[in-house]
Amino acid sequence: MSGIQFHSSISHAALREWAESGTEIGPANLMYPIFVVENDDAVEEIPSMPGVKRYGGNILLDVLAPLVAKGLKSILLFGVIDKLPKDSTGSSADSSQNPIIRLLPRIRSRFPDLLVACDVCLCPYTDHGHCGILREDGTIENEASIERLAKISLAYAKAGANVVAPSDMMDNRIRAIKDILRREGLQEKVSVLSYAVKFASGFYGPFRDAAKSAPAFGDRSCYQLPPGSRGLASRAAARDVEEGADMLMVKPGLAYLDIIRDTKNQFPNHPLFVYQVSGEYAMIHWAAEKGALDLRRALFEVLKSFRRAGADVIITYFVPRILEEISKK
Ligand SMILES: NCc1[nH]cc(CCC(=O)O)c1CC(=O)O
Repeated sequence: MSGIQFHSSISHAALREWAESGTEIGPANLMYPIFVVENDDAVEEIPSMPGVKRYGGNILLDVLAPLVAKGLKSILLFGVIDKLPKDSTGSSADSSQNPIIRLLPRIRSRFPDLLVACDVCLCPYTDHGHCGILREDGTIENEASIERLAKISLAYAKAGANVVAPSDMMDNRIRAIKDILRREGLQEKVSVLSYAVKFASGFYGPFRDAAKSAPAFGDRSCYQLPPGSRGLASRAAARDVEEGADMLMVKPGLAYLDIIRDTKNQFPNHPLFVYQVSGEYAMIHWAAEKGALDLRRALFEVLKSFRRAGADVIITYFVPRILEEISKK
């Protein structure tokens, strides 16, 4: 007999686990994205993302307690506003009334060991719904945009964020954010997770519902990466590393496994995050609900593919479900 015999090497559960080593899904490999609204007592359903809700601060603290007890280690916060004004500069992003700014001190004192990251962007707060500041002709004014994003990052840092995560994709925002944190003496307390490799994707639809951040006109293809591009993805990651990004992200996940692997190979010493985005969540959720696939089995298969491709941390709306499954074992 020639060739490799597999049966003996995977005949025992422990052998199979060794065969999959490095692709474990534990609490340290998970970050939970959460939408936070202005009304502290609100719980709002999101029709395109069943099972995901927007929470007011009071409710969220209670929702988090059992998850933290199950091992939850990190969260990623998104602010969503209805009543606060939306304007051309996104002034509500860092006003004292912003739901994230109000929540941060409370979360930090209630869960001192939880790592709290804040998404930094203008789109939930601008009247036009774009991620930067626009000129009159509708084009992006990059310098003004990164100045605003740096100020917003500083406000979240001062309010208690451990990590700021700019998702806007303006040019050179990482340097602007690092500079302001350094000037304010916060560079050792607050790190920067860059949405470095973010594609202009058809999988963000449900999120724009959830965050009420759909652009009023045009799209984001002039500041997000074209889906077919590998070279731009690699250059985007390199630029952000050069500007001082502490951690990198590839987004979305499932359609970009090759890019995850490329990015990890290119920067093996930077923790790599992958964002399983809203459309990926919806896809698995609805397929399972219609009986087309087994949710637990398909979900863990996808999560393992992210880890196998090189992701250290997976940002996913399925975190509560995953923690539940892990704790059953
Ligand atoms: N800056 C916006 C932002 N931050 C995270 C997501 C998408 C997340 C998801 O789909 O779950 C988006 C949407 C976009 O770029 O249009």
